[in-house]
Amino acid sequence: MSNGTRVLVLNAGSSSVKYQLIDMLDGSRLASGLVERIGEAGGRLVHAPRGGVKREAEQVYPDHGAALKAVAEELTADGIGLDSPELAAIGHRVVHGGKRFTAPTLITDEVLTEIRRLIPLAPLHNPANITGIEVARELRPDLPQVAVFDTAFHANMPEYAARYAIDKAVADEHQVRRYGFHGTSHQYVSRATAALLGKDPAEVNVIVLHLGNGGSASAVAGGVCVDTSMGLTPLEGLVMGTRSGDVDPGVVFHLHRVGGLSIDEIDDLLNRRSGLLGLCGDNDMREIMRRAEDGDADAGLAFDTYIHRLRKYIGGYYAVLGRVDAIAFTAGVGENAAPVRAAAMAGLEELGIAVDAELNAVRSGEARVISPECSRVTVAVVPTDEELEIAQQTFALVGAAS
Ligand SMILES: Nc1ncnc2c1ncn2[C@@H]1O[C@H](COP(=O)(O)OP(=O)(O)O)[C@@H](O)[C@H]1O
Ligand SMILES: CC(=O)OP(=O)(O)O
Ligand SMILES: [Mg+2]
Repeated sequence: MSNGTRVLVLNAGSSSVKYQLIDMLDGSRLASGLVERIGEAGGRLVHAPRGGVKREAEQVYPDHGAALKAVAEELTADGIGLDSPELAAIGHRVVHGGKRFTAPTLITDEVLTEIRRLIPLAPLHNPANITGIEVARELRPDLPQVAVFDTAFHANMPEYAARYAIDKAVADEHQVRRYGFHGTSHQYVSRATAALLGKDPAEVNVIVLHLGNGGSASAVAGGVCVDTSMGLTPLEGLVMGTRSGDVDPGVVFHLHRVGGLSIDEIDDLLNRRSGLLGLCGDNDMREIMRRAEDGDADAGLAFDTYIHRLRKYIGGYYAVLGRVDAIAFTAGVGENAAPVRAAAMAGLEELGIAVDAELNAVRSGEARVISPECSRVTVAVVPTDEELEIAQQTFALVGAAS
């Protein structure tokens, strides 16, 4: 066991790796960056060392192994390489933990096999997470590697929220239930929201709206998740960048039987060519708002559809919680798109929800309240920090094990 105080966090996506090296003594970032377009012609690495100049490299990174080796070289060049004795552990975001993994887990061969077995439940995410783990273990076989699962925070949802109303025996045989995702973010943001209110998480009920490229909502009662919008896979729920969110399962049968699409084609359609992209050809909310402002009908409808779905979940979770103390907007869209927040909260004064236009327009990286004093429910923008949460959970596990 090392005496190090640093944790390297890896968030490996299908074609990218995001990373942060965090000093757990004060939570400061020694370095952060990303490699994107892995396996494509124009790969790009951006590395930002603390207090130093950001470095960018454009080259081909044929696979995740090459990308992680390039990251390791950048860290070494800053004197904070993977061979550093100060490194205590590597923490990995793993999207699907299934029924078994409901807490941060020290990665062994057997754990890795189990994460591999879960690939069919998160085909866009788990394979990349596994590659990240394999390469990191190759680079530092002696170092503890910890998996922090997106599903973990949702593992204690009441059974009636986790169940689909389908034949119980079939569901159980195939592990078909609602797992939920983005849990690390929902956990971090619900706690940070309680802190913003000056309260203990156990005292507050919060609706967290994680609106990034993927998006999900959750209802958190006294620090415990009681419902969330994603399900068996990260496809259910909100309208997302490229994912449809909720559709009648009959759509799948219809497209297969009548439309002649194969199951793989429908999978691709709903996961990669739907959502905002499918509705208007763009998946970046900035571009959609700009187009809608210019009177583009498709972009306007995409925006309205996105907002309508979001409001249905807000209303639903209000009823689930009974009493709502705060609504927190987070992730790329939630933190930056004031018009999305305004539209999602419009006309809800009867529910004790209001947004102050001036406060909503403020741009800041800090957690902040955007509702007026008179609002019974506090509406807030609370930047997420999945990497810090992963680092803390990793460090806590490694510390506890030593
Ligand atoms: N200033 C902004 N205004 C509106 N949307 C923004 C802004 N900045 C980023 N976004 C949105 O945030 C999304 C990315 O969010 P992020 O949380 O980084 O996603 P992910 O982690 O899923 O890649 C982008 O698709 C973009 O639409
Ligand atoms: C689980 C999930 O949807 O993650 P992301 O938003 O990173 O795609
Ligand atoms: Mg994200």
